Amino acid sequence: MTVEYIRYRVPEDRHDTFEAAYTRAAACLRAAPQCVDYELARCEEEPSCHILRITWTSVHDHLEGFRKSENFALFFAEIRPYVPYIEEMRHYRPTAVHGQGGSIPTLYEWAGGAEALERLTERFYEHVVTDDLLKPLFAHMNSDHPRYVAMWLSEVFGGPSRYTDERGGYPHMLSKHLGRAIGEPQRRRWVSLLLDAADEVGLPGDPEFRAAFAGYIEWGTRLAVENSRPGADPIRQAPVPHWGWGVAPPYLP
Ligand code: HEM
Repeated sequence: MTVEYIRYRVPEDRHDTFEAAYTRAAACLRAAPQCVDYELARCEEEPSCHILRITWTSVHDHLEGFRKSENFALFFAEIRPYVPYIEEMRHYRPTAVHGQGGSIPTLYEWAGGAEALERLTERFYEHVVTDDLLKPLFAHMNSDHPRYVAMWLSEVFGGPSRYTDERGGYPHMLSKHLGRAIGEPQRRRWVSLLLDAADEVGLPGDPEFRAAFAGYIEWGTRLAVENSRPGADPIRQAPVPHWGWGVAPPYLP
């Protein structure tokens, strides 16, 4: 991935036509398989300055793919009059320094924090151990298991990294599923009991939270089935995944 920054200084009387040209040219970026995303921003302090940020799949894909494509010809036809106003046009490699600020609560905070997730897993495993399909799998479960799964969920949903720091992180979680041969009916039951438990312990019921929560559970359980297949050889080292709100951000009045 590479990020191209193009800095413009456009004369006052050409701003409207400049932004209109980019509004049309953007259709070519949306159509380009080499383009990840883009954004044109105008400077608050010095309104004659604009910065266009385009994330490309790679420098090579940009220069050898997009630049040689029909999309580029159409794109360039729109923005050609503004090329003399370019002050910088370069590719930048993203570093490890990136993230989200605190303006949007994490799923962990929205759910009610560690306590709420512990209530959830406690109730869930009370059902699991009496369930005809699931109880054989959990026959030798440690009494701390619900707490460990709550720690995992907390970390996934943006809470403290306790599962990584205290419990062996992703490799440990994975090792617990390897070779278990979890079947689709068991996965379905696991999902259904967890969603029931979410209602029973009063996790937030708003559509946005529940969509994100159920999305993770669906993803995670399908991975658990894959990884538990006899003979499966999944990647052993990976960070604990971080799950966010997805396309429906929290409703904040
Ligand atoms: C989103 C889906 C899932 C998550 C987040 C999850 C999470 C975990 C975690 C964190 C552990 C290890 C706990 C520890 O540190 O000891 C674990 C163990 C285990 N999981 Fe899952 N799991 C998921 C899906 C499933 C499914 C679908 C099944 C079976 C139907 C399953 C069966 C088991 C079993 C049998 C263990 C070992 C329990 C023991 O220690 O005896 N998991 N799971």
